[in-house]
Amino acid sequence: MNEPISVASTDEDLGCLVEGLPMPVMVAGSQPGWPLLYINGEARRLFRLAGRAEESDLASLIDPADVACFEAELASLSHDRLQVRVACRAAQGRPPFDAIMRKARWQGQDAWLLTLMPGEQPTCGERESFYQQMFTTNPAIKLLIDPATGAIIDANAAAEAFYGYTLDALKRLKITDINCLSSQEVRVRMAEAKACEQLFFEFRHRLASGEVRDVHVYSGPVTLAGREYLHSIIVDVTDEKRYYTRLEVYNDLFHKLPVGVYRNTTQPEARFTAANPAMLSIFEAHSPQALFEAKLSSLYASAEQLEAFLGDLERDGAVSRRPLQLLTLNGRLVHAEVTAFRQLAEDGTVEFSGIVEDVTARYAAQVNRDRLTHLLDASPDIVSITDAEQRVVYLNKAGRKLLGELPEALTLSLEQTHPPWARRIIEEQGIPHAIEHGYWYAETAVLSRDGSEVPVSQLIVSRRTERGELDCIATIMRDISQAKRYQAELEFHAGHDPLTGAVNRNRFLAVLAQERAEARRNGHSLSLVMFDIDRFKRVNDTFGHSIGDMVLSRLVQTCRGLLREVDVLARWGGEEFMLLLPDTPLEGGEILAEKLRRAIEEADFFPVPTLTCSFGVAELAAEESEARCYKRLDEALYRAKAEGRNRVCMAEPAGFSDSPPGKSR
Ligand SMILES: Nc1nc2c(ncn2[C@@H]2O[C@H](COP(=O)(O)OP(=O)(O)OP(=O)(O)O)[C@@H](O)[C@H]2O)c(=O)[nH]1
Repeated sequence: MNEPISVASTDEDLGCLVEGLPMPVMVAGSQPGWPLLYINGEARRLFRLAGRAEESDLASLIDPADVACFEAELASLSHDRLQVRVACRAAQGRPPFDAIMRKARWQGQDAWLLTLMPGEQPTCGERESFYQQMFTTNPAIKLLIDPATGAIIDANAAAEAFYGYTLDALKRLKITDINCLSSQEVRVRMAEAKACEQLFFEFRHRLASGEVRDVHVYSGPVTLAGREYLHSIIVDVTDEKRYYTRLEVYNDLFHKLPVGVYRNTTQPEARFTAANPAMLSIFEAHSPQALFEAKLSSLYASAEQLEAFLGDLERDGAVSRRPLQLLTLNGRLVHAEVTAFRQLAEDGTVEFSGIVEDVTARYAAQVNRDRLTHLLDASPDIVSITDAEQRVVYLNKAGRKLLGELPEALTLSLEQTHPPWARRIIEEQGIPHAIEHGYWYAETAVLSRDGSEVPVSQLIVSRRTERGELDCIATIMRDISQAKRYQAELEFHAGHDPLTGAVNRNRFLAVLAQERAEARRNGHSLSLVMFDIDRFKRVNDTFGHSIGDMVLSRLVQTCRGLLREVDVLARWGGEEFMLLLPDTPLEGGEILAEKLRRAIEEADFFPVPTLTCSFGVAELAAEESEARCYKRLDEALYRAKAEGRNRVCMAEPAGFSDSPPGKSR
């Protein structure tokens, strides 16, 4: 028998060496229970012991099943070295250790020096059949895998049911056929499991049906019939994972929802018991606690609203989007829409859950919109707003008055509102121009309810969103029928003689210039007739000036009845008139002048008994100046007067007279 070895507790270097050894080393006293005198770092880690050895003894660390055997071995010890196999209580699931025990001296007393080595895997038939029994009868899903090839060696009934393969089919598969990871990755995991580096894995396994399930796999090495396999327990966690994923989503939602979500109790008094961050923000609470401490009744701005709200909630059990005015913890007014419903808490008390939407900004916008609508409705202009799809979404009061109510479908189209010509301009020019340049202005027309056209000045303005997309097109239309009437009157007065309604000299000259150009282009002839009332001074002198005026006016009416639409009758001055006859040669002018002369002579100018006129007729030559033609006319008229009045005289042909224009009568 060898002498007991002496552990040099005083030798610091040696102490450090033992302390840091990568195998568990312990010194136990020889008295019953074997109190521990020293344990190194690895042993402390393995047995999960705190630093001080004195607090434990060896017996408490050994599996109770092994203690009796251990005691017997020690009692019958006839030499100083003993090797026993012990299962470590604290390291459950690990294979048993071989404890090599040697007698030793520790600080003057007899002791055992223990070094623990990982034991060999059980190979005895008894344990194997026990394992086999566990494997087949256990309701957990189990696979036995060859770590070298990944081949499925065996599977239990639960595995067959789970994967949807028969046992034979499973045995023809490799684990890489089932695992969604690449074969390479699966091999790495198998190596880790085999080396006990990692025993727990999260995988995705594909079933025979093609469905992929989330699984937790507990895999570790086992030795069966002398060969090492991986024994894997598979737990289907798909539903659990989905549940937790959903839970996470709900939790995330709760925290991130832009509306306040709450729960409140009513006992002993109404207070919030849960609130998300949006709730805290609405009520300006710096912490959930601050909000939970507030009495709910103090958060309502109006006692009547609170009473009505609680009454409805009591009666119906739920209230949906009720507009309420609330107060923040700082007393600020919040316009909110509150949804609440009643629930029974686990302890039987009544609880309420719900949502608070802060609509203060929307409320302010609504107030602004109402003000704007009020203003627009007060405007005499027609204001309409059309969305990007060109549906009319707003029509002010003036518009509704003129065009009728906006149809429910909001599809009041241009076809209904504008006459075809205006619609064409708006569609082809107005809208494209407004969309491109921001606005378009023109005079168009709308159809009134009775179908008549109402002239309008139309401004089309387009608005774009921040992203540059077309948002809407607004149209402002002003009824300009009155202005149009004034304008037409002004234009008439600017070009007509107010007494007789005949055009004035200015307008006559403008029309003459146009007609001459037209005649030149087409090679048509154009004649002028100048005529003058005979002895009109006598009319005035005899019957008075107003009868003279009446005669002038009736004379024009008499002439008009004999003229074509294109002929232009002008009051040249005083009692002198000029007629423009487009597309008329000299002979035609003479015939018309004679017709007029006779008609005037025969017309009734009561109280003036008879009225006659003298006429001069000329054809305006293509290159002749107008002044020269007037002179020829003037001369012809002079001759008519000179020859006794009430007659038609033809002007000398153009080119005969070269003298400048002037009154020759
Ligand atoms: N009532 C009235 N008289 C006018 C108007 N314009 C011109 N007269 C008158 O017309 C008359 C023209 O007279 P005269 O130029 O002498 O010619 P006449 O009396 O018609 O004689 P003859 O032309 O030679 O036949 C004048 O008395 C003018 O005052 C008008 O707007 N109203």
